[in-house]
Amino acid sequence: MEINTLRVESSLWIGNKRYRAALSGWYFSWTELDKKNREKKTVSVRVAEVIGVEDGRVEIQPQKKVEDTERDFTLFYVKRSGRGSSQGGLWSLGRTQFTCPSRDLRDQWVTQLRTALKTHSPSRPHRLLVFINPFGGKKRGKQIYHSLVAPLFELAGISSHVVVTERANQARDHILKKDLTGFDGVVCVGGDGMFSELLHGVIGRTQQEAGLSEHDPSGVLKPCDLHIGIIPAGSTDCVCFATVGVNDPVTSALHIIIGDSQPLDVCAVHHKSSLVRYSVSLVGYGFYGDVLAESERHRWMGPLRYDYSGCMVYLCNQSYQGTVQFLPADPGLSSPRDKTRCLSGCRVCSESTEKLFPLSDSCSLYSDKLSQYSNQSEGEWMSVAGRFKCISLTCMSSSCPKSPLGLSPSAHLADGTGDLILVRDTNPLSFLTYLHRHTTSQDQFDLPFVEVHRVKAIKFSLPPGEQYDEDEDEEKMDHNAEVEAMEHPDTVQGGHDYRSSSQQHLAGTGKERGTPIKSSMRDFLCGVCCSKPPAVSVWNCDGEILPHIEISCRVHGQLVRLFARGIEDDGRAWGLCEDSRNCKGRCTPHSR
Ligand SMILES: CCCCCCCCCCCCC/C=C/[C@@H](O)[C@H](COP(=O)(O)O)NC(=O)CCCCC
Ligand SMILES: Nc1ncnc2c1ncn2[C@@H]1O[C@H](COP(=O)(O)OP(=O)(O)O)[C@@H](O)[C@H]1O
Ligand SMILES: [Ca+2]
Repeated sequence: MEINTLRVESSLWIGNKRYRAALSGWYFSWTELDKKNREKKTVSVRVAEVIGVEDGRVEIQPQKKVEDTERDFTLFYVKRSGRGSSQGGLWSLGRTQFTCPSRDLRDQWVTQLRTALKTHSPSRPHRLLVFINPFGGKKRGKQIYHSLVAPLFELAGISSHVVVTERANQARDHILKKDLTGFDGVVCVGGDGMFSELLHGVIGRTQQEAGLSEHDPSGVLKPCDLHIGIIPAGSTDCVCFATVGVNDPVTSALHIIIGDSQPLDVCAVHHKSSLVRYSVSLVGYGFYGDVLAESERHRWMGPLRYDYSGCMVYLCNQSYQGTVQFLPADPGLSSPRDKTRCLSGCRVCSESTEKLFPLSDSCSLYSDKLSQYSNQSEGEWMSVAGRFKCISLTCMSSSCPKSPLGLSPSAHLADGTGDLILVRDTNPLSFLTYLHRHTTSQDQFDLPFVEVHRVKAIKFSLPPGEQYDEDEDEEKMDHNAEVEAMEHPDTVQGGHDYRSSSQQHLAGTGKERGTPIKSSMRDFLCGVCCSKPPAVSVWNCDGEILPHIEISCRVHGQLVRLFARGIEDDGRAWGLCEDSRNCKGRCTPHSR
């Protein structure tokens, strides 16, 4: 073996072929020493993407098998397996077994590779707190974790403490109250609702420790250090899909292992002077609120509940009055219609980091942000009033398997802004065109009844004269809840309370909302057959029904960090097929 400070090199065998292997700088690579390999084809693996180096011949799937042959070592690494297919962004575990000329040389390679790993990958997690929701999505959370994820964590030397949740909000409460010393991150195995629990726990804990109140709508929040990982096992998996590019448990586990770090904007939703919830993907009124409200009653359908409820709500053809005020973001930086995509290493997000945290280093980060907020004037609020099919605010693209480019394809993960999408009342066919465009790469904003604004904050109010007495409504809904419980005892299944966690959170406070405002199919269909459709919808906040209608929202730039890196650009970021001339941009990555 030739070793100098810059390069380690020797001959090695893979099977019966001889290779020249070299560890140099950030890469470990091997080239076949064969006359036929004239192009000198080399396989290169980034040291930062090495998952583990093991003595002997090792397999971990389907079961762990170790053959401790003394001249062999096995390298495990990230392999981009979705390249050139519809699954760009998909990672799998690459494995190559090397044979060295001697045991001594094998030991030297293993030592050198492990040392390089420590040097080039210093921010990997060592200890993780994992929460599994056994009832999320298709109820496969436990199986997904134990068969696909745990073996990878073990291989990478990560120790994990696993909690299988027994109730909604258990993960949030654990993070808020228990000792988290020694954990480098928290991980959820579940859907967007489960992610939301971790989000609330991590933000709440950070503010508690900093002595900050979360209730001041214009207050500054401290960015959170504890990273969040998502192993997708839910129904929509939007946060995972929009930050990784796919909803695949192995891909997400690999991002966690290598310690990827993706900052994320968070929207704080307030009612008067109290925090209601945080959101990263969707704060939606009208269509998306109604779909969620209806879907909660059909949880037994699993992920299909959204398709069923989507159809029912579409057929009801509702629209709602209201006034939306918004604080526009700086138009010079980016626009929701600029046809760019926020990809891994995004320039707009990096420039925003400098703006959000000038002179950023970990010590000055928060105090700089404080001074930035107090020095800047807010800008001018704008107002739009009318009747809307839906009002959506999203801090990210909100792409998901149903909509591969998302609610707002050019939104950024970490630019400190959100996109406000206003869809005015229109005829059912035009609204269907709008919805359908979410499943293709056609521009859903290029429609006369749709407008989109990049914003820092919004406020929603009901029309003057039609002010809604929320307290009175709460009483009505409590009554509905009782009726609902009698009509549909199946909403609470097998001893597990499937009410949305915000409803459960309010349990015992006298503010429970057992059912959404429109509590039955009878009410839903009244929009079609009755003359008096319901006056108000509900807000869908990342899959939770909010207990208020008049709310204000403010985007907190880069408030949390995920074990992710954004979507890697493999030339398919717009979901266009190689055959774009014939497909006319209609196909989506998932339909090919
Ligand atoms: C004619 C075809 C119409 C297709 C329309 C597709 C539009 C899809 C946009 C989806 C945006 C998703 C934003 C994310 C929301 C999630 O937080 C939330 C909770 O997810 P989970 O915890 O996994 O259950 N999901 C939803 O609110 C579902 C919205 C589905 C709307 C059809
Ligand atoms: N053990 C449990 N029993 C009932 N609800 C739970 C449990 N653990 C978590 N939850 C709640 O279930 C809701 C949905 O979970 P999630 O994992 O997002 O699945 P899905 O994507 O199918 O909605 C979340 O809001 C979460 O608070
Ligand atoms: Ca954003």
